Amino acid sequence: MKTAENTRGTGSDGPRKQVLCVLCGLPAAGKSTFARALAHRLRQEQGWAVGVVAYDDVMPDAFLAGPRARPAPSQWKLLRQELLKYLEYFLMAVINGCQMSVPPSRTEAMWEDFITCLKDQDLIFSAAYAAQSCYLLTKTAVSRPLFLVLDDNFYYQSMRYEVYQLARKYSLGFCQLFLDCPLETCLQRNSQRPQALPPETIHLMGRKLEKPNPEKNAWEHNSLTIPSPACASEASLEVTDLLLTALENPVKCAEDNMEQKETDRIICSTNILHKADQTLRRIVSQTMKGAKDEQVLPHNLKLLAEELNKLKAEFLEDLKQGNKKYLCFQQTIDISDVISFFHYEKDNIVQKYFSKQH
Ligand SMILES: Nc1ncnc2c1ncn2[C@@H]1O[C@H](COP(=O)(O)OP(=O)(O)OP(=O)(O)O)[C@@H](O)[C@H]1O
Repeated sequence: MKTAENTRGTGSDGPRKQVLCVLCGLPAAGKSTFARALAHRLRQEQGWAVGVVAYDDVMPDAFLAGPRARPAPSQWKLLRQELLKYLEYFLMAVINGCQMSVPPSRTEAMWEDFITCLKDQDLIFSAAYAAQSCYLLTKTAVSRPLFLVLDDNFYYQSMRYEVYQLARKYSLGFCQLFLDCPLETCLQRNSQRPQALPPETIHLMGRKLEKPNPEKNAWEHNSLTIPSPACASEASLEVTDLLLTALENPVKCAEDNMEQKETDRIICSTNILHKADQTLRRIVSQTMKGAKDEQVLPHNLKLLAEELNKLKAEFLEDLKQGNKKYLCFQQTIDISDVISFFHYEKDNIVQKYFSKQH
């Protein structure tokens, strides 16, 4: 086994570098098609190691049994975070030049699919080692710049931010590709798929989608919008430039001044709590008004109000408790993250009640 020093190539080769690249866009925008073509081109033209992690392929089959078989929203969020944890295990192995260990707690089906995904792309292989099987990195994974392309909708900026935080934790490159495809085109492409999503899901996501906004979020500055259905290869030079920029400019780990951060956090939290309370209240009342306009049945309206108020109370309680949920990756609380998380959970609840109408 190579030592971490050797694998990172701190000799004449310079350190190996890794980039996390987030694909975002509506369902059927063409992300997976684009990701496959991109990976092929980068391997051929640049000789880079590329791993495409398609969330649809890695999430447990049980959840993909049918277009309407959706896990609870909080479960999706946990699964997404769990998948990022798996990626972290892989990245740690690459960075330290050691074998990939198995997370002690895991969703077995998802872990197996993740392993298959890496094996199929020649990034790891199984080996019998001291009578135990373990996962070793292939030469490809450790000898070249590595690009991991995360293929999911990533429609909220908070979802993409989780990936950015992972990049920051390990000083990796980070970039985003937004496939900007008109809603009508997505609906039409989706309708021709064997396992089409309900069109209302695409409409809903179209309303919720938060495009990368580098003007507002400094961390999104490495982003590129690719108009679709224009042929993706037209953007190939720009994409390569973006990836090279990300490769050469890894995210810097913010300076750790824990004491100051804690003081700032306490000062902030009182204001944040007040602001969050007002905003969540407003969102709940607007949502209830929308539900009435949609003529959700009175019994369901009552249940919806109960669920939304419970959700609001949970969010505020989380914030009061030092907001561990939001601080687990970042050191300051960003109110827009809290609101985005709330919208995400709320929309999933709402969808449940709206679909009961039909
Ligand atoms: N540039 C394109 N022109 C025409 N059709 C395309 C194009 N890109 C993808 N498609 C077709 O659109 C459909 C959806 O593509 P794809 O699976 O790549 O989308 P996606 O964004 O990954 O979807 P999802 O998010 O639901 O997984 C497929 O049938 C694919 O063949």
